[in-house]
Amino acid sequence: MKDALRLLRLMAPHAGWMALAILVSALATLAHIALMATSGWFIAAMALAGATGASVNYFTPSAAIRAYAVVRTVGRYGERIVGHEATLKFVAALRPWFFARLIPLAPAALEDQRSGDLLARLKGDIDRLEFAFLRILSPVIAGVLVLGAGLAFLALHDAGMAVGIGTAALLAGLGLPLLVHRLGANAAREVTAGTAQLNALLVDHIEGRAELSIYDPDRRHRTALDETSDTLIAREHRLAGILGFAGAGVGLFAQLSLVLVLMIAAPRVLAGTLPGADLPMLALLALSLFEAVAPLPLAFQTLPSTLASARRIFGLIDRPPPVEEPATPQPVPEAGALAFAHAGLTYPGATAAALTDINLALTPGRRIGVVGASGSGKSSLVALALRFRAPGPGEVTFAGSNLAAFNSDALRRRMAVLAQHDHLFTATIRENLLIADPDASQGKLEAALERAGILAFVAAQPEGLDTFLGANGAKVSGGEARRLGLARALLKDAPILILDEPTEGLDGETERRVLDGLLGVGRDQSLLFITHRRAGLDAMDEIIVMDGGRIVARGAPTGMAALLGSGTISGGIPEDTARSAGSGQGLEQAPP
Ligand SMILES: Nc1ncnc2c1ncn2[C@@H]1O[C@H](COP(=O)(O)OP(=O)(O)OP(=O)(O)O)[C@@H](O)[C@H]1O
Repeated sequence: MKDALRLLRLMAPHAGWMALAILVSALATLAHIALMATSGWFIAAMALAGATGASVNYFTPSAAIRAYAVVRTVGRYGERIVGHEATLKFVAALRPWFFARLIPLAPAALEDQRSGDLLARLKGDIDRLEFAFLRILSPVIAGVLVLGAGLAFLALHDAGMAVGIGTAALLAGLGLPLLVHRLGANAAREVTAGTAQLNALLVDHIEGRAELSIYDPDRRHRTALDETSDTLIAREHRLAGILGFAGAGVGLFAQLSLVLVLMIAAPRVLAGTLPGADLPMLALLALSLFEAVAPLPLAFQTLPSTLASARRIFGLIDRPPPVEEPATPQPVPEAGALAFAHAGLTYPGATAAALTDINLALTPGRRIGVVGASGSGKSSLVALALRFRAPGPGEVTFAGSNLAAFNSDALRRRMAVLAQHDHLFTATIRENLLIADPDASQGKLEAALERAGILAFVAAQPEGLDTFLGANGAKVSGGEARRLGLARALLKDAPILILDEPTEGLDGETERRVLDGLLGVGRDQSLLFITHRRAGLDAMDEIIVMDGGRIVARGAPTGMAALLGSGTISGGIPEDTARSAGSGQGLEQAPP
């Protein structure tokens, strides 16, 4: 009920169009009923007049029949035009509404969402909400209006007949739909959930096709996919069966109403209390009244799946945002120090802290290298710096102000980042780069590619910068993708540059070239350089060693040589080594 009311509130801005669509729909159905009833009366009246030789005015009824036919045709057309206009306006507003609420949740609050499921919510669930008006609200309200008018007309002729037909209409329009709802509610909800699950499995299946072909020769994943699909088809089959049964039920009640009219009206005609021509009029009126009842079983069948979709959408956007945006954000200074003061971080649901008591200051122009074992918290530092997560306890500041005082998007304008899992878009190299700087000239693009050590590769491609990268960069190697991501980060004019393992996947020689291009230039940016490797650390002003979410050692590169050795720092720094090396040249052991 809460979801239904919320859905109605979302429709409220389009109430004008919706009301018009319902009125036009009711008018078209009333015109149809009037056409049937008048035609029945007219044919019978003419026949009776012919048989008895009585004169009859046929101009008025034949003009009325023409008018009803025109209103019905135009009404049906208008019903679709206005109905779809109302629905499209609703859905067109719904998508940006949903998106605007989804974006602040990304990426942190959406980590547990499978991409296929997210896609299902974005597309299938939103699409299903359009049924809320077209299949549910509009036919129900129009049906009530038409039945009200039709029964009132019948009551003028015969109150008992109106009560009998009203009862039949109630059973067909409410009893049957409730039965349909009862029989099909579970199946309808399962169709909504099953569609999302099938989407998720399909996306997984396509994205993981290489892994599946290696690890799943027995096609277990494919079997699960087929089973989900079969279950979905079975549920839809059941729903179609229930709907067919309901459709037949409405037809049965319509025919019973016809019999009822004959049973009540025929004796009255014989008794002379009802004109003979009124009998077919009332019979056809009663029959066509069920036109307004026919869409109701579908409306009730659609209701649970529409509400399930609404619930899935509301459930997603009602998640608490990972960080609160300030009501009146402070302007973000052009430059300044990015500082962590006693900052900690515990991920929701985690038993242990990912970061504890982090203190560091990335002042303008300063370069800080961060090393540590896998899982020691390096990328979590980036999440705090970018305000994808909020620290707790402690604080992170930029130019002396807590990051919480800034609008997150405005803050991120001051940072260029190569993330650990940097995403290449399914687009050309140029389009991927221009995301960082839409106005970048050819020269600027090439300079960034050169600094990232990938210009020669791009230049060697037949289409150069306009080379298409394939799905998520599938057409380039891991090392090439990394350097393209690095070029994109370098393209952005931001005072802070954060690189999370920029040379991952590169051979020693390429790594050296990339680091020369990266670090061999002036210090117009401060740099947070996260790495597993020794290379590049000599150019840092300070090296921080992390272990278990804490800074266990820190110092100038001279002091790190003994500690880090050379080559890859694969396993991180064992704590006792860090402590014993703490007295080395320039290296201080961090406070526990
Ligand atoms: N979104 C998350 N939810 C819960 N726990 C997380 C999340 N991200 C990271 N962690 C956990 O936090 C800890 C630190 O992870 P983090 O990614 O910061 O390590 P890292 O040093 O960057 O590792 P690597 O070198 O392997 O990239 C790990 O124990 C990890 O499992």
